[in-house]
Amino acid sequence: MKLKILLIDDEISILETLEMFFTEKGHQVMKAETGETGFALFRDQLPDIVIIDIHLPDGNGLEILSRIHNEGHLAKVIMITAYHDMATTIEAMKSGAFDYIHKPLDVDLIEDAIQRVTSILEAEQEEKTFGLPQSKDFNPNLIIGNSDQMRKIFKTIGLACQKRTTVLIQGETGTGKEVVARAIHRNSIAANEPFVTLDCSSVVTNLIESELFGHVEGAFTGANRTQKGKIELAGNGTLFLDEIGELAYEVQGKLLGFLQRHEYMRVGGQETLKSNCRIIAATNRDLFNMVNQHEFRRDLFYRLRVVIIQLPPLRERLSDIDDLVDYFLQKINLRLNTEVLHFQAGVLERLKVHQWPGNVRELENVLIEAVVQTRGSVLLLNDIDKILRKYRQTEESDSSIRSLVSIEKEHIKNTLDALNWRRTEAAQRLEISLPTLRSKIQKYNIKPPDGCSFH
Ligand SMILES: Nc1ncnc2c1ncn2[C@@H]1O[C@H](COP(=O)(O)OP(=O)(O)OP(=O)(O)O)[C@@H](O)[C@H]1O
Repeated sequence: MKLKILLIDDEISILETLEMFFTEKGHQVMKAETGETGFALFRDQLPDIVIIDIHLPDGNGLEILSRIHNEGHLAKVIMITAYHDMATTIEAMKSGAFDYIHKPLDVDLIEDAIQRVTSILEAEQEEKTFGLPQSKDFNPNLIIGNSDQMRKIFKTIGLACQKRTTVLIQGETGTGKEVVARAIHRNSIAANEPFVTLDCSSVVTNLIESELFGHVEGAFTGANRTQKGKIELAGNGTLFLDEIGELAYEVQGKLLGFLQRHEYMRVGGQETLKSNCRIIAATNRDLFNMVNQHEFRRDLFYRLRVVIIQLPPLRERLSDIDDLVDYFLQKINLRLNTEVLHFQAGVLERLKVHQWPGNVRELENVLIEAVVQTRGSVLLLNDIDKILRKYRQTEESDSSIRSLVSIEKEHIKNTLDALNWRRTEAAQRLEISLPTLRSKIQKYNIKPPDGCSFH
């Protein structure tokens, strides 16, 4: 693609080197040695790219940058400078510079920047626009999806909204469990009542009961005053229990008691309180499997799953990616005050071959990063590729990191197997007490090898 490039710099050697470089590549080059002559040339010629030195004999290049922007022409401006100070770089990028390159000029960096501009201009000419609706039409509460799986889920949500039954939402991380829970609440008769969330994995075991039911003054060390629990705060609304699979076994029984009678007591309290809140629980673990492993109470599981919503991973509904990209770009443009309205050919195809272990949340994050990086109005394939590569590398290194719990479980099992399940000897070798070993065997559900029974 042949570009019109305007160079504004008072260093003649730079002007000549860049002119030669660009002319060889077939671009049309104009030169100016001062800000004023450069700006006049800009108005006259409307170039695609303007390269400006920050320090000009008649003023600051940043001023020319802002005057060019005020003209409303979408030229891409690349600032160059001999000064490596952070403040000017930030100022230039904030003022809308497309790129900022230091002297002595590295031809590869210039080439890279020009390549980016070319990709953007080509994509803009292809007119692959989204036809984004006006921002005022954007609805942040939508659940996006047009696949068969999502359509079925919309129906279930519709049914769940009409009754105040307990709902269990299952799905991998980032599949939209909280989005669904909020949608059920918003469309129910309790829409104007509170929606309260409690992440069961973020609270230590001995505090979770107090988080749920509240506590009275003096109930435990540090309980200086009576405090309401989430059940009480939810009132007649909804309590969303995220990561319910992490709820301590003892507290599971108390939650079941509440679900059966809608009554509870604060920790350390004597008074029986009532709450009419509806429970929506979510988990990314296989609760049924946990029940079989005695890690989750069977009675609570059945009580929770009156309505069950299984959210599919994004890799199983790749056809939804088009709508999700469209939706997220509107959301991101509003939030970041950007105007990314186009994408380069091949971007959607690339997004549809990624495995998305972080599901919809990962897609949103990839798009935010791509929007920030593009600095134009087009999502570039090259940027998407780089970001996806980075995500894949992180995922690979993540999967090689194991939790202490899994290492402990494996080590206890190996020791027991090696000693033919002689527990007393195993406890001695592991340097723990026999009761501790027993409780760990039970906690991790460690079993002798198939076909063996040791007592
Ligand atoms: N179908 C969807 N439509 C629009 N946005 C979605 C959809 N699914 C997920 N999101 C967005 O993806 C992000 C993650 O969603 P959410 O927090 O509901 O996932 P989650 O399954 O609860 O995750 P976790 O298990 O990690 O808590 C949020 O920013 C949410 O707005």
